[in-house]
Amino acid sequence: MAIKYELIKVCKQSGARLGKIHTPHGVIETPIFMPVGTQATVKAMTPEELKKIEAQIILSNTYHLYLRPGHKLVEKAGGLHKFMNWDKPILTDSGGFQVFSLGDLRKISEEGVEFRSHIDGSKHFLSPEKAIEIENSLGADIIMAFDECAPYPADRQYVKNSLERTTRWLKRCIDAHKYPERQALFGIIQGGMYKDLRHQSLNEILSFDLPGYAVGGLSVGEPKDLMYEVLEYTTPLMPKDKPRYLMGVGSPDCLIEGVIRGIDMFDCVHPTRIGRNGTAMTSIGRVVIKNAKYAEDFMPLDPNCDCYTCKSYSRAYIRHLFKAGEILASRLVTYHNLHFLLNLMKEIRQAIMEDRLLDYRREFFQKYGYTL
Ligand SMILES: O=c1[nH]cnc2cc3nc(NCc4cccs4)[nH]c3cc12
Repeated sequence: MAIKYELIKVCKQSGARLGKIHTPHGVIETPIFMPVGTQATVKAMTPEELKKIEAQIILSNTYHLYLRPGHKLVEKAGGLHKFMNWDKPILTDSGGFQVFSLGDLRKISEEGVEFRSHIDGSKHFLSPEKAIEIENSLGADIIMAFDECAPYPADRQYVKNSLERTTRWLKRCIDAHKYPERQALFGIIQGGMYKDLRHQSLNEILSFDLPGYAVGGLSVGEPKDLMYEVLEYTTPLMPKDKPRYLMGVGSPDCLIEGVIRGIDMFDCVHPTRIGRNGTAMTSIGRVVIKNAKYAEDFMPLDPNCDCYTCKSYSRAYIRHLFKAGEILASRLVTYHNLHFLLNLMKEIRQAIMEDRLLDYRREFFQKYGYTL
């Protein structure tokens, strides 16, 4: 088996689980947050810095790496781990979601998706077979199936047709996958916000015996409560002995609420993206560092944080770096934001171990300023 999921403990207070995913590049303790490294780098971070903050697995995007530098080049380099000097686990998505949201979409057919590159406008075609060929070349430990994520809102018939196509595409991904023994292919459950369609997609996707499954079609603009509701009638029907991955979710409240509803893996561009434009996620809520009120504030970004950024620099200094357009500005706030989320996941794992996750949620929300 490419990966082995070990269920360590189920929380008494909720659907939360503690687990370990054994992969060819090491063990992942779940629940886990995966920093996003779209173009074979977690922007502004070195692999050493990622290890310092105990990142266990990172995500890279197939769409971007196929367009530039090309999956054949990465394969020649010895695969993505070698190319980017990251020897821990990697997960790649299939590129489908990016094509729908980034590339200039030409048309969708049963065969696949024709699109124009967002880089140079050149014409390309992505299909289940092509996506798996690329992911096989990149060599990630976990690879995602080529699916169609329905937009939100979308009418029932559209969502039904889309989930049924996703199921047909999954079969084609499985047949095209060259290395199932060393790259774990995850299926993706769709079905929009419709309970019966979610259950139809569950039955169809789970009919394929795969090492893990993702809940797709969420975090696409729907209200958070609707996302939580969909999880409540989806995750309990997913296998207990396999990892569950909620795609594209990463704000602190959604991470905690997702774990409580039985999710093991998360990814989101949020902490790195907002970090680059000067928004820090701190234990007392968000700090928008370019704000004038921090000009002479010699406190750390987050007084309760023990990360390198918070131990070494003041808000005034980091604000100066942003105002001066210094590259170090992005690096310091990215470093802190990733540490913040990875530390949050560590505290969540500890709370599950001690059967006090709901208490942890209440304490965190009070400090962070969320309403329960
Ligand atoms: O169903 C999905 N299938 C494959 N990839 C995804 C990625 C996803 N990312 C988000 N949300 C985060 C976003 C990132 C950019 C725009 S929304 N939702 C997502 C859903 C899917």
